[in-house]
Amino acid sequence: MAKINFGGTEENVVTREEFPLAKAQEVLKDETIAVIGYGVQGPGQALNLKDNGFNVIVGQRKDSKTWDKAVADGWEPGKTLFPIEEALDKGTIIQYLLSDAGQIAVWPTVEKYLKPGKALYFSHGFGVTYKERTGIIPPKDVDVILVAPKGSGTSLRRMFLEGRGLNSSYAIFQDATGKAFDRVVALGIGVGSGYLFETTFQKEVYSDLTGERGTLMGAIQGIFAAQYEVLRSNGHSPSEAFNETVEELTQSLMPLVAENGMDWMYANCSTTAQRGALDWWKKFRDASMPVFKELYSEVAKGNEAQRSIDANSQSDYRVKLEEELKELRESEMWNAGAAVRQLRPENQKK
Ligand SMILES: NC(=O)c1ccc[n+]([C@@H]2O[C@H](COP(=O)([O-])OP(=O)(O)OC[C@H]3O[C@@H](n4cnc5c(N)ncnc54)[C@H](O)[C@@H]3O)[C@@H](O)[C@H]2O)c1
Ligand SMILES: CC(C)(O)[C@@H](O)C(=O)O
Ligand SMILES: [Mg+2]
Ligand SMILES: [Mg+2]
Repeated sequence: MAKINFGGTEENVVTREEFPLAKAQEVLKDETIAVIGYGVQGPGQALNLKDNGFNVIVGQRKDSKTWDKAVADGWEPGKTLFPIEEALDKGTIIQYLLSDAGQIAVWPTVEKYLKPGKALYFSHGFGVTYKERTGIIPPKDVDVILVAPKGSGTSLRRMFLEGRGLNSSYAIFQDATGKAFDRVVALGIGVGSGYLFETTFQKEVYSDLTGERGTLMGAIQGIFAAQYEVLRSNGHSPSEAFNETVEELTQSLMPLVAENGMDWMYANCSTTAQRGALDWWKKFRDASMPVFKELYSEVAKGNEAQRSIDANSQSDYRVKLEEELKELRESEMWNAGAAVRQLRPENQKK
């Protein structure tokens, strides 16, 4: 295992060089990997594993849209695609990739098939960490492991097909067989991770819930909405407000940050912009700090998990979600965004 210095702190990291695909295939050669659930992570992980040469089957509710999606992706009913219980029975490694609320509902079924020596794999620390709320308490004689890709399952698959890799964290909650480390790392490499960094189930879920509510999804939309509104209320046009708030960020500046860091992006902007950004970023940090502190505390207390469980366990969850997404999509800002996207030269009809 490599020790990598991340800004002054040494951490355990597993790279593809030290744990190549051939080694992962050797570790898992006698295993049947049952991917349970075919939503967002399910397809990404299952298809990458299959293309990487592993013995993988999919378990999914029959007569559902996602069953049809699995068939369309090449999984064969009765050969590599099964109803959930059948896949649970066949799998020696159970990749539990139902939605986090779905995992609670189906847990009594999963438990029945966790024979000694099997491995139970998660891509989130949610179920195990919040066990008082989820009831997910694995038996002592199975390995309990985690590989959490740090990005959408859609990106996991796309980056794999481009020959790239999404970073994942890995954790071992329980090593019943003595093989948990090799199993978890082999699976991490198999699903297409660029490299794997070490965590725990609890650290993974606390950081993940904070990140998606914060800078990755919640906070970014909040900051976009605030700036857009201020520009619009001061007489700027929608196209100007959207370009100055979102389009320039995603198309021009963030790719520079991704390539070489924030200082390099700043260095490639005007001295006027540099002066302003260097003066203002700390004000934004200080203004948002109390919100981030509140967010982390809500996550650590389990209140955020409970809110997700309550909302996502409702039978009309998808309908309500679609209404909320529609509201966002149909807001002036994102309508302006749709027009701006269409005007990108690469999106213009030839
Ligand atoms: N979405 C992502 O890109 C992403 C990224 C990292 C980690 N994760 C984690 O991976 C896991 C899977 O997430 P996802 O977003 O792919 O899930 P999802 O919401 O897309 O749902 C996955 C599957 O669960 C099934 N399902 C839901 N409730 C069910 C029930 N009661 N009975 C039977 N099937 C049911 C759905 O049909 C679907 O096929 C979660 O633990 C999530 O936190 C997701
Ligand atoms: C893709 C994310 C936001 O990183 C993941 O954590 C999720 O829950 O979908
Ligand atoms: Mg998440
Ligand atoms: Mg995440």
